[in-house]
Amino acid sequence: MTPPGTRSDQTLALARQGYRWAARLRGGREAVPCRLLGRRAVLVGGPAGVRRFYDDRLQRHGAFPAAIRLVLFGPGAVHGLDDEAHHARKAIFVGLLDARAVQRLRAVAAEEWQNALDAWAPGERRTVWPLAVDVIGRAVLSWAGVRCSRSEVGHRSRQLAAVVDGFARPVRPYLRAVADRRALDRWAAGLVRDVREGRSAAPEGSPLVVIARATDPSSRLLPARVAGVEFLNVVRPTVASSWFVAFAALMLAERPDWRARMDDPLMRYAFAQEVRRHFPFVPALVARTRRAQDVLGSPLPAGGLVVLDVYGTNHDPQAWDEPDRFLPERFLDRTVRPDSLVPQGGGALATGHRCPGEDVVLAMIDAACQALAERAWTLPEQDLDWPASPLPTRPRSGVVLVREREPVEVGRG
Ligand code: HEM
Repeated sequence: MTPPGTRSDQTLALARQGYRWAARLRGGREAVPCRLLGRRAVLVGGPAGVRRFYDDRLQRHGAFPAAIRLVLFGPGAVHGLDDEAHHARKAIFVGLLDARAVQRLRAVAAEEWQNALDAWAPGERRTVWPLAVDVIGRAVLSWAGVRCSRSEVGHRSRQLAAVVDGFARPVRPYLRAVADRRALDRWAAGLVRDVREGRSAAPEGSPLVVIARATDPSSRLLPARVAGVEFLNVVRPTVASSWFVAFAALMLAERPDWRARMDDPLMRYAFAQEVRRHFPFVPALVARTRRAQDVLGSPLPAGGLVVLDVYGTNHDPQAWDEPDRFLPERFLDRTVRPDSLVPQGGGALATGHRCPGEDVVLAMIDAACQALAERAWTLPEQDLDWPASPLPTRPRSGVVLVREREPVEVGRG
């Protein structure tokens, strides 16, 4: 039997309700038929919905609206590829982001946090979100092989953040995102050409050099613009970890018991996982049916949309105890059910579209939490609300901290 759904198009409701839209429409069900972007769709969620979403009967080509896809991911990006072309491109990212590479990036980020926070004088204010954009931007660009002036690194980091900040926010943030995307695409294609023509100082083996020399399944170099887009698909989402870092700082302020545990790597791991689960970033993902098919009880024609409720799945009461409470201890035994924790997508890493940057994000939150928890600071009065729409959300103030005079006593809580 077809589950009850809605015939009205949901695009406006999604724009208005943001992170609340999918959970409201789903009402705890695995699948609900609806219309989205003028097409027939089925909204799925929870572990069964995740498994159905990452099914070979669906494809990504043509699924995401171009106005978002081109600004956020860039033209020709891995996100919109399928089958052999996708697997070959995906292998570049998976190869770049192994455990040693992530460890190196974490070490650079930790050093950047030390430098930034050592310059933080007693009584001074720092706003975590822009600080994280600057610190993580410096770290990832340097790790990735970009060699340019300090001011250019700062400028590029802000452009990368503006793309994430504005891709879904009409009107001015979106226009800025479009302009910054164009500038970044030109810049990144130039970096790729510099490597290919021997003008680059990027070290051998660095992500920039590896991507510049990457080939397609017929052993041809990727077009410079596409290689540039994929280079940005490493550095931009790393900078996007700053959104989670802002939420993490808020939780360090609200949970002194956890702030006192940040000298322990296991505690930082559990805390970072819970930040990714609890706080919203990606609301939903979308794929397209290759042919007519049944989606968990709802028929869809070829070209219909299957929409995964990402935020609602991370808060699914079937999968999580007290899903709306921030409880890092749920991750202390390190067990993660891959079809229940999907802040960066689910499914298979090498052959599916699962994000290859999960460990990078965990490492970026981890390094920030360690550095912030080592210093004494307070959280002054400010607007810490985070709206459900537009996307992506974060505490409105950016999380302002004031440095105290006394060093904080770091120890087990
Ligand atoms: C705040 C941080 C991040 C969030 C919220 C995020 C989220 C996501 C999501 C939801 C997907 C799509 C999964 C799907 O379509 O099934 C994805 C894909 C992807 N992410 Fe991330 N990600 C983040 C950080 C990173 C980092 C740090 C990297 C690389 C260093 C990265 C690289 C990618 C790539 C290349 C894809 C495309 C994978 C594919 O299509 O096969 N992401 N990410």
